[in-house]
Amino acid sequence: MVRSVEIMDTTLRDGEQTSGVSFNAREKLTIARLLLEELRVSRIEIASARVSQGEQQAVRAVAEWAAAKGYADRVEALGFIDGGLSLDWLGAAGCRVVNLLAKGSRRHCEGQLRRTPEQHLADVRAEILAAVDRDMRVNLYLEDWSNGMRHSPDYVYAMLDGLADAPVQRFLCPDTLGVLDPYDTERFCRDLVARYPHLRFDFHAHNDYDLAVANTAAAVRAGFHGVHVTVNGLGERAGNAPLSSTVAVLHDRLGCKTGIDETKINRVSRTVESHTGIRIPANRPIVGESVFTQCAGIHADGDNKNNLYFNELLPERFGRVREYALGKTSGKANILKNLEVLGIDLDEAAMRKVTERVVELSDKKELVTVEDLPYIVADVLRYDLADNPVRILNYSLSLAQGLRPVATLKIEIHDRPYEQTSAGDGQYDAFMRALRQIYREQLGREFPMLRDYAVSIPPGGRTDAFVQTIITWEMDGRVFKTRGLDADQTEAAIKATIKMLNIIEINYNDNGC
Ligand SMILES: CC(=O)SCCNC(=O)CCNC(=O)[C@H](O)C(C)(C)COP(=O)(O)OP(=O)(O)OC[C@H]1O[C@@H](n2cnc3c(N)ncnc32)[C@H](O)[C@@H]1OP(=O)(O)O
Repeated sequence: MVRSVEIMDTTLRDGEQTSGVSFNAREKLTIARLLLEELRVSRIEIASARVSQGEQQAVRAVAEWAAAKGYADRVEALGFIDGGLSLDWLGAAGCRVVNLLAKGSRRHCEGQLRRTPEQHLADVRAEILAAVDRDMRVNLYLEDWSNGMRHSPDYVYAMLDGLADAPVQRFLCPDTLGVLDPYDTERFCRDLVARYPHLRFDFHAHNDYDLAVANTAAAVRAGFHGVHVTVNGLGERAGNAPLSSTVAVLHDRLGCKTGIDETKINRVSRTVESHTGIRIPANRPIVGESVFTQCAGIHADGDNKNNLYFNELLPERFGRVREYALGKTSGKANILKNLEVLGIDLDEAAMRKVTERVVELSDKKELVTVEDLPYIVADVLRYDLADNPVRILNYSLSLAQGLRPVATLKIEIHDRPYEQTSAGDGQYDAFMRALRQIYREQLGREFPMLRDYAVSIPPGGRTDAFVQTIITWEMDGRVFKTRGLDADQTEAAIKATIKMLNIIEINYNDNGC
């Protein structure tokens, strides 16, 4: 029988303990909705009690929404053993489930709370009963549980013995300092499952040794019922177990069921990335920008021959597509894959020349994007670049102290001229506003959304160095990048933009799309 594992997402509580991250009420509500309704995680933890008035309003907004939708029992918040203060705070915010933070190691109990284990046990029992009196459900964290199991297991057993008959739904076992490895995790978890077969346990990993996903899998293997994750691995210090790879490991390696809709993972990761401003590393499994990009020519060739370089992590599972990078390790198979996407057909001699040029360019450390390829083909085969359907005839950009920048622009699309003037928040913004007006108002056509704008200069800090601007665009669900290189930053951005205009003209409009 397939085992079900509960996924509890704590992006809005532990994730908010990432340095520099703070969600407002609207962001908490958006993320809560995405987690429960799109990803379909089992439960979410949305805040710690007593943090601030703003936080209480955010908890209230999420709790009211959850109650209206029938999700109240799946929305949890952390509370302290503080004689009812946290319970009052959470109750006033409409929260129905409290995750009480008890101590899971003797050193935390005696060193931080300055209570004996017996006193703490009595405090915790009283807090649980006070929560139940307020009609709240209780889960119980055993903070620093991993060190408790390492250095004071008798303390942990005494706590569990003393609470085994208490109205606690789940015991939440955190590796608070991220000190476990998968072997110890599995050993400690098996121990608890064997001693307390009637209790339900969750595992809460921290990623200090980059072992959070491996430890989480070990806890499930040992028989734990639930695990805690965060979107993009946010969380205190090095973070928690990332939802994306934890779910993939549970599905693929342990054959578990989680109820998560994998196709939504990438979208939710990107939304959280934009609300936190914390970039997802390009090589983060499942959601990183380049993890479904084959670079090596031999791999691309193997994909053509029975998908020899695929594993179970197919990009389509996660709402993504496989790509083939262009660089000095590309062979003709990579180039062919990209030309196929662009609908360009070359004979063998032309293919060889184009491959040589891509390798030559990337040898000089130039980034070659898929969208550069038509230009490289045109250049190598000496096509007339003036054949580009969109050309800039003239533009002027103004910048004056105390006045909004203004751009006047004249472009030609399929030999017809268009002109527009617009003000903006910067020169490039003014340029883009003018361009958007031409496309939307004069041509009545869609214009791509600018998803990302990255500027880099070679190391050395010279102000006259070449600037590289890479802009990421999105149109009709397709994401693509263009690159511009110039000594002037705005000119580099304009060059990247003109490339984009030609790509959409050739790929969308010439094909009648
Ligand atoms: C599992 C985890 O990640 S734990 C993280 C939990 N979340 C947070 O800490 C964020 C929210 N916390 C806060 O806003 C504040 O810390 C508050 C409001 C709870 C308390 O604030 P303050 O009174 O200023 O205390 P401070 O922040 O210095 O915390 C230390 C106090 O908490 C006490 N404490 C530590 N753990 C617990 C616990 N589980 N239950 C109750 N009190 C606790 C300490 O003993 C100390 O009390 P003392 O000052 O009487 O010695």
